[in-house]
Amino acid sequence: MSDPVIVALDYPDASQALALADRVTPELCRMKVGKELFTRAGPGLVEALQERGFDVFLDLKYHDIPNTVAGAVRAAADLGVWMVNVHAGGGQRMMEAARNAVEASANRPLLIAVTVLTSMSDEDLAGMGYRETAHQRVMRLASLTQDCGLDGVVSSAQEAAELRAAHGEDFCLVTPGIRFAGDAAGDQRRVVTPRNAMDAGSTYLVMGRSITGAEDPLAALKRVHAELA
Ligand SMILES: O=c1ccn([C@@H]2O[C@H](COP(=O)(O)O)[C@@H](O)[C@H]2O)c(=O)[nH]1
Repeated sequence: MSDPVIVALDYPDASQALALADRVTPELCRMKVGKELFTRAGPGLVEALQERGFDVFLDLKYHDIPNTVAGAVRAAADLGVWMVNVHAGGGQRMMEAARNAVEASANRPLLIAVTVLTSMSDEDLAGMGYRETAHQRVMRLASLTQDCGLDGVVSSAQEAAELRAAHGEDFCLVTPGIRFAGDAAGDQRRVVTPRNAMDAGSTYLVMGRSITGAEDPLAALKRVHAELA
């Protein structure tokens, strides 16, 4: 099985991100570039990580009209990223446009859709006027995502067991909100430990602060692998 750990490089500049990348190896993890780092450092940073041998998940969570999202996904594919994502809330036509864009690209990245952010609770959804729990909404948006032909979803590992049972072994379950037991959840609301996430059926574990905020990120990454062994 390929390595399940994706490190979220949520840094304000390229030098800090590359300093972390230079302390770990592509055998131990893949790298996630999100909104803050990409807005600061751009495609050059993605290329610098690729030159070091890392698979890059470009986590820009596109959510716009179909034509705009298709163009953005095409641009991400041209960067040679390993994985790219959209918001499932953009709907069927948007997700199909994104899927068509990756299928037409020379370097087809994995295309996944965010269901319900792991920072959101049932109360948050109710406050936005939704009548579904986070769990119900994740399940519904995951079905829509699979029907649109995408490769998988982003959800909490709290939903992973039911998603795995409903969507089969090949559906990619990317789960942020991963914390070592006892770690502060911070702004996350649906958190799970690395071991429990894998046991529930996660394909990939996205880990940011538990690794990047550790005094020794390499030791923290090795701790994840020890927990999973
Ligand atoms: O539902 C989601 C989707 C994406 N994320 C991203 O994952 C990391 C998590 O960072 P931590 O420091 O481990 O909390 C971060 O980059 C988010 O943008 C998510 O948390 N939840």
